[in-house]
Amino acid sequence: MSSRNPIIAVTGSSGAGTSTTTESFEHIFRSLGITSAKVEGDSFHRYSRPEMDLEKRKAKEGGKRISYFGSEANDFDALEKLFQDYSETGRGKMRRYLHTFDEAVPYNQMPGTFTPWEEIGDGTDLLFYEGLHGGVVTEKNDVASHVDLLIGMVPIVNLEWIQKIIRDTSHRGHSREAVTASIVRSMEDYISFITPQFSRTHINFQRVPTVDTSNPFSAKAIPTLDESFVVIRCRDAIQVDFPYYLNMIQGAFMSRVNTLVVPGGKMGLAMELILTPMIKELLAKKNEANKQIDWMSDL
Ligand SMILES: Nc1ncnc2c1ncn2[C@@H]1O[C@H](COP(=O)(O)OP(=O)(O)OP(=O)(O)O)[C@@H](O)[C@H]1O
Ligand SMILES: O=C(CO)[C@H](O)[C@H](O)COP(=O)(O)O
Repeated sequence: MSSRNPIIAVTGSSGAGTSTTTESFEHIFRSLGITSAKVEGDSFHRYSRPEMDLEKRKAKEGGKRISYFGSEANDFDALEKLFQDYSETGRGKMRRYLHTFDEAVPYNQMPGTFTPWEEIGDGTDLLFYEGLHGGVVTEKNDVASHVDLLIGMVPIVNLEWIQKIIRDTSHRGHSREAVTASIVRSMEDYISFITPQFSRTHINFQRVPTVDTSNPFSAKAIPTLDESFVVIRCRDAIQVDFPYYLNMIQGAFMSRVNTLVVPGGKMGLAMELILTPMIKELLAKKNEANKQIDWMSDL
């Protein structure tokens, strides 16, 4: 963690909606005049798509499983180094994993490949990470410890699977069978690496549908925001003005002392109301820390 170069991470499983909710953050950043260094979690996969296919086959032959959720298929050293470097210097290295032709064509590359590593950070106010492992902790790596504001994006699991299946089949060129197989293959890593992160977050946003999602593997469409509620759990230690949110968000109610529930359509508004003061506070601390450095260098 660093006052001078803060890091915000939105962490969630594949299909949880971390990319989608990035729009709300971008809106907050624009309104506060913040320039961010944006990092996508998939950039820290260890293998390109063809390499991962090979690794999956090798693992299967050895009676093992490898998935995008675990430490074998992701470079947690590089992710932790980026967070550490950024918090110390305001700079770091990142690249992109290109999922689709639309993403790959501007780079003259194929889907399932990485762009070259590049330096990021110059002139930015904060680093914004969205992806799988913003709050990961393993025996070797502690990514969570570098994050100043950690947000969990966690639809209930049936909805998460529906979102993943529909997104991966309609935009990423995978078959329904292949996506289902990847959900099955990833389950152990999901429990070991993904879910523990949500106990380290400052806030979790959990979308809960109000329509039947009993069989996610046959779902034809993603339940809309109006067909869902969002359960927002804030860690006890953080300062949150619940009475203000209840007043501002029509249809909101408290389900526990630290848990606000809002209609799905109000998710963007709730994110802005809750997160804007927190992001302002990060910036105020950053300005204060910079002033102190300037003051010391004038001595
Ligand atoms: N709140 C939401 N309401 C409706 N649809 C949503 C919502 N959030 C996400 N989706 C849909 O779910 C799918 C997955 O979302 P998204 O691509 O944001 O997930 P992700 O967490 O970034 O996944 P990955 O890490 O695999 O890229 C998309 O099709 C998106 O449109
Ligand atoms: O979303 C994912 C993990 O978060 C994907 O499963 C992973 O990035 C591989 O992508 P692709 O199937 O496009 O090669």
